[in-house]
Amino acid sequence: MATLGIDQDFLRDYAELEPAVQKRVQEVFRKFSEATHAGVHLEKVHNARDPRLQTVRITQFWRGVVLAPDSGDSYTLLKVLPHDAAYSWIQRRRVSVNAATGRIELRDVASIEETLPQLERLGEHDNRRLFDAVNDADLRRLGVDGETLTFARALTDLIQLEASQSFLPPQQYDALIGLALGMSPDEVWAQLAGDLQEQGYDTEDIDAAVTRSPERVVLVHGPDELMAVFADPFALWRIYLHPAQRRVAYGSFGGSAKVGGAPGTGKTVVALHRAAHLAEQGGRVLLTTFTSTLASSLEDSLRLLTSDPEVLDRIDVRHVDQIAYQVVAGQHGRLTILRPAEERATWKRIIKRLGLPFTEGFLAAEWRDVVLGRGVADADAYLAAKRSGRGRALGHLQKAQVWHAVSAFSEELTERNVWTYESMCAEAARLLADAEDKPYDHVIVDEAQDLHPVRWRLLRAAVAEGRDDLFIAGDTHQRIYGNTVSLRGLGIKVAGRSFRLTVNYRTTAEILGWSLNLLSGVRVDDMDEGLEKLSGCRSDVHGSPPTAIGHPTRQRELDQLAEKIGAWISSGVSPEEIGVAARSNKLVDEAVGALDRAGVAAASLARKTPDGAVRAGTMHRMKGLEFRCVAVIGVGVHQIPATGAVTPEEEDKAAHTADLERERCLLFVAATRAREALYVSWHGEPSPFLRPVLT
Ligand SMILES: Nc1ncnc2c1ncn2[C@@H]1O[C@H](COP(=O)(O)OP(=O)(O)OP(=O)(O)O)[C@@H](O)[C@H]1O
Repeated sequence: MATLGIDQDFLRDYAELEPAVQKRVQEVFRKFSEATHAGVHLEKVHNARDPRLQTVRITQFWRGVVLAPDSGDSYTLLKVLPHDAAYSWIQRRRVSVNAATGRIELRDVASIEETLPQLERLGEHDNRRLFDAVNDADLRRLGVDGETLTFARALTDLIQLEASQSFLPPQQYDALIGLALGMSPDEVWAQLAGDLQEQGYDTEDIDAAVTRSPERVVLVHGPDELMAVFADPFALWRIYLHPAQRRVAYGSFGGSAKVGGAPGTGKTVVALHRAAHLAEQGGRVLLTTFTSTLASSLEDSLRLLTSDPEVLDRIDVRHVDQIAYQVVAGQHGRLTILRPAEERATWKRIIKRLGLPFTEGFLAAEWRDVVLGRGVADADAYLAAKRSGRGRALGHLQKAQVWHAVSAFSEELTERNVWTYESMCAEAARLLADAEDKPYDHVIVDEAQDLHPVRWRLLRAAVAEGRDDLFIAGDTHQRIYGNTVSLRGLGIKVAGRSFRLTVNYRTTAEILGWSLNLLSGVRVDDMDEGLEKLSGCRSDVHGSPPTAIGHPTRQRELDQLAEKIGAWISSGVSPEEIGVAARSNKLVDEAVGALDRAGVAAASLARKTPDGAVRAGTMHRMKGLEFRCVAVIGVGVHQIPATGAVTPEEEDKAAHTADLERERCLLFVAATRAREALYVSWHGEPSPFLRPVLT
């Protein structure tokens, strides 16, 4: 049976071609996909290191590079290159099968041979080597073969290894860079998502290796599938998942599972693939997240991933409060939600009426985080409830006072027939927990780090406990709403089913490194009573380092922002690919005004954003989004951390520390939205959070 594989490099090359050449590519390879390639002429290349690498004519100028089988009928399209480049590309390379993972890999043998003597010369006066701490057996276990091992043993530092990435076999490079970044061999193995075969892989069987390599090669069956691959060639994430992503997206788990990882490592991509995969198998899937903006971006991406109406029909993409509303309204009729100002006024009235020594903020948080958060139902339960995370200790009498206020508040909600979002979610959780028929077979949660415990209870109750019930994607380093939870405390067990992604696909290594520095010394939980790690996190794309610059006045800062954005646009970046992040709505509006005055169309993300306008938004609103270029402005000592958002230390020490951490994470979230360029500015003194990157 003939197969046609398309390597991700081929699709990348294809995306960059002129439409007329793309059309020719389609015509030529249509024949392959129709298995009528007897009429397609493959040409062998003189001096090829690997005779299986051959060319096919697309136009007079362009050639396709094809991996042709020694025998049989499986072809893999590897590259589209100008004629001469195609020939020299082939003359330098060899195909092999990775002994540990059984996957296909390509290496630039000529560059390896040219570089090795140089490395050996450079290392002559240096006794240390990059991999002194790793033995050969571990390297071989991770798939490093003889040629790469000799090369690796000559390396003295990380920079040499990074510089060799383009010519080393990719999975072997992945293993080496993981070790060089401090991961243990077992952690690296988990990242390679390898599948050790007792009897080992047949390293001569290229066809089998191709079918084992979905992260590189998509196999198409017929012209329709071929056209579907060509349909959106820039959205590579639809087709090629890193092995670590694929294992999580398509795995079947005995219960709930979780995927973590730094910004841009593809957690959302994994959540989308998983939703489509479970729906294809017939399950009713809830794909949910924290806000309506994020839910609608998930919906858009899902439609890029699949157009099958039956699959789409089985996936409900909604944010958590929407589900809560539907469940509670189904029982109680239309709901009125209390606005934050009304909620504060209600607490204020109660404090006054009862003459209590608490602020409305304190009581609101106590109600939300302890009473609703821990599902406390009566005074005795409240007296016994753990208040971890709430800094101010309360004596018995004070607790009785708090309970008095809380009871008055919830009675008032009932009397007025109004709800807060949290009380609505708590009620939805109660109703769903009682329901015998659960609305979903699978619940997938993105940006999970920000969900409040009442929302977790709701999601836990929306699906029966069992295989593949809950799937959680999130990064606690990006937690910006201060909802620290213990999943096991909420009845969600992910032990042994927790995964971490480390390859960043969004940001350049320079922006990623700079942003990770912002978090130096910060220790963050993993939502499951352990600590989250960032080790091994990397980006393979390089660019300019971020610019961080102070200005004498706010006006000057805004003028410079306009100038910077003007320069980005002049260099060919379209305005909607530029994001401006600020801590406050006020500064967002000022930035939009300053850009408008400078003749740069800009719009706030809080409103409908027209095409052709730069997107400006608060750092909170930036969550989950990405732009080619990002300006983070107003990063001054008086703006970040925002004074109003930090509990005074004397009022509540634990809350103070947690608030500061959240503000730092907010800056981290804003900075990591940038794909290619990051510009950070302030006026006056810089924020203390910038200290690690300014020294
Ligand atoms: N396998 C892949 N191939 C190509 N691009 C990918 C792949 N995985 C992810 N990406 C791209 O990387 C970017 C980041 O992916 P995604 O938003 O899923 O990351 P994330 O981990 O959810 O990020 P964040 O935590 O910052 O929200 C997106 O542009 C996505 O399309």
